[in-house]
Amino acid sequence: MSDKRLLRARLRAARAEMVERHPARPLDVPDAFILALRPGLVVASYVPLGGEADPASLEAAAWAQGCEIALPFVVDRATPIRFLAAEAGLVDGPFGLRQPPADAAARIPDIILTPLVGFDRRGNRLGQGAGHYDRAFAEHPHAWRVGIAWSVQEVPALTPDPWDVPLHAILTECEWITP
Ligand SMILES: Nc1nc2c(c(=O)[nH]1)N(C=O)[C@@H](CNc1ccc(C(=O)N[C@@H](CCC(=O)O)C(=O)O)cc1)CN2
Ligand SMILES: Nc1ncnc2c1ncn2[C@@H]1O[C@H](COP(=O)(O)OP(=O)(O)OP(=O)(O)O)[C@@H](O)[C@H]1O
Repeated sequence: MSDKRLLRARLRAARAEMVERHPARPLDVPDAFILALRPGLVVASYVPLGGEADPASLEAAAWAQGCEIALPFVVDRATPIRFLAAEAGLVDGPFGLRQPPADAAARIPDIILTPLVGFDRRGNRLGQGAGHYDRAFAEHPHAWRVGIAWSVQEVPALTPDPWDVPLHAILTECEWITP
């Protein structure tokens, strides 16, 4: 197994254990996040899977400031994700995900709340390994890239690949990290 695959397995286990010990632990919304919100901005969020940290409190703050919420629409590992308006409701998607229906309106995100498998303090990120967010970051280079994870998902240092685009900020249950 490659180093990255081993690390993903270890971090997913840490994430699952964290959630077993602290079920439904809410994330505090940092002032820096609220200050970035403007009416009409599109905030791409996600529906948490398994033990992922839940971005619901950030979504609610964005909604309260008049932002629009979008969610990733996934076809398979090979196909780039698209962000679709959340208002259309949710249907079952691949990988056990809940997502907007395929005919929901497409949106260009201003802020991308990004689920993480792992991260370091420099903003490097480890995801599911399908390149979905790598490609989304390349397609939307002006979006504000905010990673969301449990603190146990931090590692000392990840070696970025040539295609990696670093995060601007990372939110955990303990801190708001701005590399
Ligand atoms: N909640 C959530 N939504 C998301 C992602 C994510 O990581 N989390 N994505 C991030 O790119 C995209 C979906 N991409 C995915 C790509 C691969 C797998 C995957 O291989 N899942 C494994 C199980 C992983 C686990 O145990 O946690 C599988 O189904 O075998 C999942 C999602 C967009 N939406
Ligand atoms: N901009 C891009 N265009 C096309 N393919 C890309 C791009 N960026 C990354 N990829 C491909 O996607 C895969 C990403 O694998 P990697 O292990 O880096 O994923 P990751 O760090 O877990 O991130 P992600 O959350 O995006 O899956 C690689 O095979 C890479 O070649």
